[in-house]
Amino acid sequence: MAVDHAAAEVDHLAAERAAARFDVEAMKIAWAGSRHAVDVADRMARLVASDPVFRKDNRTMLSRKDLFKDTLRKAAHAWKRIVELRLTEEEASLLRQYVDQPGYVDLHWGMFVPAIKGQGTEEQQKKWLPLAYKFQIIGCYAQTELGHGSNVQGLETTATFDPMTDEFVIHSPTLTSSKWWPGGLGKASTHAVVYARLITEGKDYGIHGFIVQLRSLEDHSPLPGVTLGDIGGKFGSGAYNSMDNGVLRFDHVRIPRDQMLMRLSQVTREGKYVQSDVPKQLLYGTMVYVRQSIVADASKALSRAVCIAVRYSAIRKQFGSQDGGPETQVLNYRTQQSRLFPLLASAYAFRFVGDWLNWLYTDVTQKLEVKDYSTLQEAHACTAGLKAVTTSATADAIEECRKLCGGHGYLNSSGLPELFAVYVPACTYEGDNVVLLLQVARILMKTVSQLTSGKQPVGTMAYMGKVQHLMQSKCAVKTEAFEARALRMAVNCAQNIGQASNQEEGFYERSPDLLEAAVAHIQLIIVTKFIEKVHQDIPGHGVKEQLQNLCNVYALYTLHKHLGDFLATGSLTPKQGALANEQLGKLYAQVRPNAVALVDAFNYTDHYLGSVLGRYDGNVYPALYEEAWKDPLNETVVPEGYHEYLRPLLKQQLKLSRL
Ligand SMILES: CC/C=C\C/C=C\C/C=C\C/C=C\C/C=C\C/C=C/C(=O)SCCNC(=O)CCNC(=O)[C@H](O)C(C)(C)COP(=O)(O)OP(=O)(O)OC[C@H]1O[C@@H](n2cnc3c(N)ncnc32)[C@H](O)[C@@H]1OP(=O)(O)O
Ligand SMILES: Cc1cc2nc3c(=O)[nH]c(=O)nc-3n(C[C@H](O)[C@H](O)[C@H](O)COP(=O)(O)OP(=O)(O)OC[C@H]3O[C@@H](n4cnc5c(N)ncnc54)[C@H](O)[C@@H]3O)c2cc1C
Repeated sequence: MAVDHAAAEVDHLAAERAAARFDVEAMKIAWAGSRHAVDVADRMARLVASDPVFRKDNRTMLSRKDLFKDTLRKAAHAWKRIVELRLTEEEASLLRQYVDQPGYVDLHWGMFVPAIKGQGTEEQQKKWLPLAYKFQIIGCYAQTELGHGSNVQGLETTATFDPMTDEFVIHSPTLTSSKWWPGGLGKASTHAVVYARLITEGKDYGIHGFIVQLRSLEDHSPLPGVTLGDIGGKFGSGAYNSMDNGVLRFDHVRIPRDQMLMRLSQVTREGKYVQSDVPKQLLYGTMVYVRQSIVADASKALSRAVCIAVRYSAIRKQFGSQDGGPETQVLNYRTQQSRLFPLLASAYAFRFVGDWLNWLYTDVTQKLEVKDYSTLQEAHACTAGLKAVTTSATADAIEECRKLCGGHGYLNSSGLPELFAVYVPACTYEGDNVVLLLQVARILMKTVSQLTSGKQPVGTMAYMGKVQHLMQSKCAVKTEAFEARALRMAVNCAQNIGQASNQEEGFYERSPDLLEAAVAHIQLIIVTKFIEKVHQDIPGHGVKEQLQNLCNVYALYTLHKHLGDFLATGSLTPKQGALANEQLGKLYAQVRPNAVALVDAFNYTDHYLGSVLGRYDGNVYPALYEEAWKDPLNETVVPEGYHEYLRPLLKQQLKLSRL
């Protein structure tokens, strides 16, 4: 008798959900942060999912031009809905997230507006922000150039003050000074915050931000002296190709003096340069803001991939039956669990550390308002380091989820190839991850060097103050092992650098070790913030227990993966390392019955997941089968090109065989 496998698969997810040992609704609240956050996200996700304009299942089949036009259409429609429904800022931002298609609006709201808010004077904010808020202008963030991205101080574009006309002259002196990469620049933006070297009274004062109009507000044509366009197709089908990353050159373009962003420094009518009494690093403030939001974004991307892989692993069966009985769900294989459950735990870990980072960012911003700059370094180290560690781990994890879904994971309809292609540049944009980790390492070295002078480290570096204890102790407690590992790696680096002929040379020579020390420090922060979270009062049947399990999985998996560091620094003994691995296996067994419910708690709609493998109803096989027929290649039974290339070939072979 034929078995209806499709019906059986659907039942599987229902059975998984019934077996869960905790209250999923309460876990949704723990994940989202509050009942309100669950409700508003749910409302916005459903609003998007139910609107045919926001359809995205055909995205990978569109040409670049059609995809870009589709992005413009979606952005305009989203804005229309935001205005019609009078959505709040929170609702509007969620709506954009669920539209889930990179486009100029991301940079307009994500970087152009924050740059003006952070670096513009009150007067400048009054003038420009209302225009941006109503989309009367569209802005982007034009910093990176063809020749320099990481080294911001190496940018070449010039902004030379002309006291005769009270204007700045913006110019691209070389090919390598062409702005290159800014999202939204290629085709959509009318304005940009342009970063350029400020030159006045014959002196170069380094990089500053300027608001520059690029295109006519009448017909969108480039203004005189402005050359601009798109930089070309990018990795993956669909994916980030919806974004018009652009190229821009200036030929002596004049802007009024008051379009220099003047909160941090000013140029007077006479051309005198005046530095405000604020640290010049605030110029990098927009990047700090975006880096913290990228950390929150990491947990979203990772949880989407994990949701797809967990649900599909509960549906997919291979082997395990000798006599025609049911085969084993691949989720039951220990290897599948040991690859997948650490990623599930990481999604939760990144979510909570992202929340904490958002708190830190808000706190630092409030302090800056009252001219307290004491936490600026902490904000830089945490945003740079967490951005680097979470994006690298997430990109790797999405690819691992694709492999965990076997062959079907390679299909566009699984959603995973596009998710990876959209996500992977996060390891590069807003600061290459290696460059950012080296920033963390510099701060670690500075902190170690200050220990001898008795200066007590604060914030996330405070553990380094326990240097006497941590350098000697045998670590029984989990966090202590993480602290000892991070501190000992940093101290080793500092000692090695100290032996070099000069500090810079030593830093350069030891940079691979410094990277690892920075990663150890950041992993300590992630583990610590997860532990702090599970120590909070978390309501809901079984919710705290599940989070405790996931926290242990994250910590022990990280420990297992980096066991070499823990052993080499003497922070753990080989026996402790082996015990940790034993413990990990037991934890996976506890996660197993709860896995499907733990991904349900992300509360993603099928539209947002965009995956036939991750469907909530588990009806994977009919959906996969149906999806295949939608491919444009299946529009005709006999393919285009048959008469030109296949038929002559086949006829020729037929003739030859008759000879
Ligand atoms: C589909 C979208 C998906 C996800 C996005 C989700 C949410 C985001 C929301 C909106 C955004 C929308 C879309 C995002 C997608 C793409 C956008 C991408 C945009 C970009 O990429 S913009 C360009 C980014 N560029 C960089 O990040 C460049 C990296 N380089 C640098 O930051 C600096 O050059 C570097 C490496 C820090 C070096 O700086 P510098 O040359 O000045 O020298 P030092 O190293 O000596 O530093 C001097 C001193 O300053 C301190 N410091 C450095 N940086 C900072 C900082 N940011 N804040 C505070 N302090 C800083 C440093 O520690 C030194 O201190 P010291 O003197 O030692 O005390
Ligand atoms: C999708 C996407 C969107 C972007 N959007 C924008 C945007 O909107 N606006 C904008 O201004 N920019 C944007 N960028 C540019 C982005 O910020 C830069 O690409 C990024 O900062 C990295 O700089 P780079 O390209 O110069 O890399 P490079 O610095 O050239 O990196 C090349 C290699 O050199 C290594 N390296 C560099 N310096 C060091 C060092 N000191 N020590 C050790 N190794 C080093 C790196 O690790 C890397 O392996 C975007 C980029 C991408 C990919």
